Amino acid sequence: MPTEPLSQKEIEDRLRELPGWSQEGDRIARTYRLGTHFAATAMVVHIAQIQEELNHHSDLTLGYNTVGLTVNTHDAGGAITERDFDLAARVEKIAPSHGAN
Ligand SMILES: C[C@H](O)[C@H](O)[C@H]1CNC2=NC(N)=NC(=O)C2=N1
Repeated sequence: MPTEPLSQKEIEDRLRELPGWSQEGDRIARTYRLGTHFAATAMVVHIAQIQEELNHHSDLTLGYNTVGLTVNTHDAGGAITERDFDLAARVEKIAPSHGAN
């Protein structure tokens, strides 16, 4: 998977395809809201499995009933790359099964 930094236009184009995701400084970010603390915790575990599979890891924040992710690509010096959007897309796919929005 390429780790070339994306241009600002490429970032904005990709964010348009990922409702709920935004750019926060040099990272992309999303906060999901879930029904219960346990549901949020279960989603964190599922995200961790995906991150290990992709070998690409976000900073995860578990709240009372929220899961926050922020991510960029360390191997690209902290730039935003395709790998970050691949992870975002994978998490978006599982979110409905967790009742996350
Ligand atoms: C050695 C290991 O494969 C690398 O450090 C992986 C691990 N997880 C990672 N996560 C993120 N966000 N960026 C990386 O460049 C990265 N690289």
